[in-house]
Amino acid sequence: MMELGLVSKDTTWWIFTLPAFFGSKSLLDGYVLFSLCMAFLSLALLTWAFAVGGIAWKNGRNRKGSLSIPGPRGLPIFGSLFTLSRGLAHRSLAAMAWSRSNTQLMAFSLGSTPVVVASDPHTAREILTSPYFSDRPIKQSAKSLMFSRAIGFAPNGTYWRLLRRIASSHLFAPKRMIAHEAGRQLDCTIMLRNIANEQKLHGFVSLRKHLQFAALNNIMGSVFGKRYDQEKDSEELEELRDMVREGFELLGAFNWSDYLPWLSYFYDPFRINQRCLKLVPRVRKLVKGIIEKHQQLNESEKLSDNADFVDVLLSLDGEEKLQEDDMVAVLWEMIFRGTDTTALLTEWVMAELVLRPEVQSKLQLEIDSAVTDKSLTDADVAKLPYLQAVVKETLRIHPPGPLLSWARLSTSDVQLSNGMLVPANTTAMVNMWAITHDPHVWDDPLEFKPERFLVANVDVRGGDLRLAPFGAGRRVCPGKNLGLVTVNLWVAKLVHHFKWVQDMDAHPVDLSEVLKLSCEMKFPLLALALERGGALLP
Ligand code: HEM
Repeated sequence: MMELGLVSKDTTWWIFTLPAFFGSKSLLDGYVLFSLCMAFLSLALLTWAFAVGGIAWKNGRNRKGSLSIPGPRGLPIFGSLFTLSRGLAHRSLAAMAWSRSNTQLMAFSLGSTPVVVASDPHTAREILTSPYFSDRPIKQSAKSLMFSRAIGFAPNGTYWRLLRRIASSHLFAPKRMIAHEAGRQLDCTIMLRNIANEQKLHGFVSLRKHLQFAALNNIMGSVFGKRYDQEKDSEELEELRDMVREGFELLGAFNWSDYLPWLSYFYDPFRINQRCLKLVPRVRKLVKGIIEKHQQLNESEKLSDNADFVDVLLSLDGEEKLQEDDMVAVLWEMIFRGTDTTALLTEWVMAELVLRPEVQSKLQLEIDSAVTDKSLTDADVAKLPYLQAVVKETLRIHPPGPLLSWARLSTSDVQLSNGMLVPANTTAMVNMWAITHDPHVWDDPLEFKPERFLVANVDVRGGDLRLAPFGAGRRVCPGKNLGLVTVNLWVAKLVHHFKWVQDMDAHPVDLSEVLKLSCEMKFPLLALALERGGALLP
């Protein structure tokens, strides 16, 4: 497998050479050591002072094209690590790019890692669709959690192309998405009942836990063909939730050693390595157990359209056949990607609707007139333009991955049309949040106005870089259709069955963000869910 440059460099040599200096009798130890340190420090300062973009851009790395890539120096050694390691990185980067007019491309350093960030649609397209940006830099935690064998982090090559082919022609094939609709409906029905019960019991609803449970069950159903009952399966469910939570924390944690490899020898505040080592056997045991059960049950059966992902992977033959450990990685990744994104996007939509009763009423009117006596289906939902517009406007204001979640890595020098050249081995980010909030790209970017999408038909699936919350190009999100179909159906049903009202005194809606693996509401949405007369619960 190809090694990615970020953490693999040999940085151990100095550990072995330093003791030689300390032990030396022939040198005037203290003086020589002090001079060496001073020389090293001066060199570092000089390199930093002349490197636009910071220390990782030394030796004119940013000046290889006819136009050089501008950017902040940050601090010596650390570059811009302190700015990005806390708070809302997408907002800090947008402020930096806007204040310096560096929206096309800005260079900066994360420790010894050279990074560029694009904050305009044109450069973003060039980066995301370039074949030389089809790799990803891999974090230590992702590597330890086996994700380098899953779709999201596998390096661009035969194996990754095979996984993408399996994803598009088997896992996310349109016939399979249609066949899994019954499961989406079932999870939603259970969610609506639980919401109604909570409203009766407490007088208000905390929506997040319902969405998270529905999303987890929905993805477990599609991937493993297994759905949980909150009461009967509470123990197993808690174990699964705990593993997912731990995985999210490990993948989402900002690990300084990813950018300063030498730090890993003495600084690991999150105990990332130890925790990964503990989690992997638990994941393997769970997933392998499920694979074995499928093997016992399905040996002679023909694969049906509503087969789950395990059945699909087990049915593959010839060059498509995956090793068992690779299957574990692919299946586990689906759980990670598929659960939080759909739940948190639905929560953002509902928060905007609670804050805007007029938008909610307009949506209810659209749904009521399209559906009379039957339950809403995916096909009905696809014909509701205002609903699509509301979801798109939420994706614009609150993209779940404001920096598109995972960065890209250049595999050779890439010449951009504006004259800038991004050297090989550079990490590239796209600040989708900056693009969707840029007044040069969107009129009134801070206003929540779904109507803008009724006049302009914007493709959010990667075709229009003014709004590409699922990325674009070869590594575009393979689950985008599943994500959109799920969120659209759930929002339609939540709004059809309940009137959502803000509890101004006790639980005012707060749209503050927190950036973890994805960007979610800092304070979970609490609102009144009043059952609507015409729409009886299923
Ligand atoms: C609202 C829902 C979702 C959003 C906003 C979203 C967003 C994204 C983004 C921004 C990327 C990176 C794309 C790029 O680099 O160009 C991505 C990659 C990916 N997503 Fe999604 N996603 C969603 C739902 C899902 C679902 C439901 C699944 C699967 C069950 C999924 C599986 C993946 C995988 C496997 C990748 C890695 C693709 C690769 O590197 O080749 N996503 N997603």
